[in-house]
Amino acid sequence: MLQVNSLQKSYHKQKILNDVNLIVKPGEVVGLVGENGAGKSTLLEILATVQPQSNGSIILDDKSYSKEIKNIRKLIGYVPQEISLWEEFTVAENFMFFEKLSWKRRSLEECKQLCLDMQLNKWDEPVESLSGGMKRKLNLAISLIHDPILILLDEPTVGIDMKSKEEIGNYLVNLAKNEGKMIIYTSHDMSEITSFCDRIYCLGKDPFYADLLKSRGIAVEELV
Ligand SMILES: Nc1ncnc2c1ncn2[C@@H]1O[C@H](COP(=O)(O)OP(=O)(O)OP(=O)(O)O)[C@@H](O)[C@H]1O
Repeated sequence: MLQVNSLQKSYHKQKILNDVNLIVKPGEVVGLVGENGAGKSTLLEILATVQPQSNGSIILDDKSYSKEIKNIRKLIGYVPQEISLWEEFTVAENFMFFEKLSWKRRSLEECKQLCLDMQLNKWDEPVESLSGGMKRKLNLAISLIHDPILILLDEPTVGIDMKSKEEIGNYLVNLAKNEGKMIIYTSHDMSEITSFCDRIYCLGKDPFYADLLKSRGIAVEELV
């Protein structure tokens, strides 16, 4: 389980996250929505240990972020908004590189299967020849090499066509339901968020997203 208690984050004197309380249980897919600048990426970066919170506590699988950061990192798969791949190398070479950095050993066959699970059949193609959507799928597949229990995805489906969005959404739901993964992802696509997420959290001061979801009869929890 992931437990976020009274989390605060300020950049210089600007308060971005005020008092965030969040619980995610194994098997849950949780959506994070909110206006541009609401703090969605900041929250994911803190959960991914890329940057520290200003205040508050985070506990993952009974381990405290403040005490066991090395062990915590082994449990997290994080895909930031920016695609980070070796463009001039093939999909296979990218997997070989990232597998070497991974906490867990995976055979090439297993890596290839991760790609196929994502409907990405470009094993021997250079990454620079892939479309933007295919690169996003590859980034996501690479983040799963070490079999994380918490998967954090920052707008993973931007630029992805509708069919691929559906495939990725179903894949994530299956990962959560069949393997007990906890998944948190941000998106500005309301139909995607409402179809794939068990729960939706709304960040930021602008009530637009929360009101929109409530007007469609969708339960939403507000974070500040
Ligand atoms: N390193 C930083 N230093 C100072 N301010 C920052 C930094 N990173 C983000 N911010 C500010 O924090 C606020 C939240 O940014 P963040 O990227 O978390 O929002 P977001 O909800 O993910 O937005 P978007 O939907 O546009 O991706 C913004 O006002 C942003 O300018």
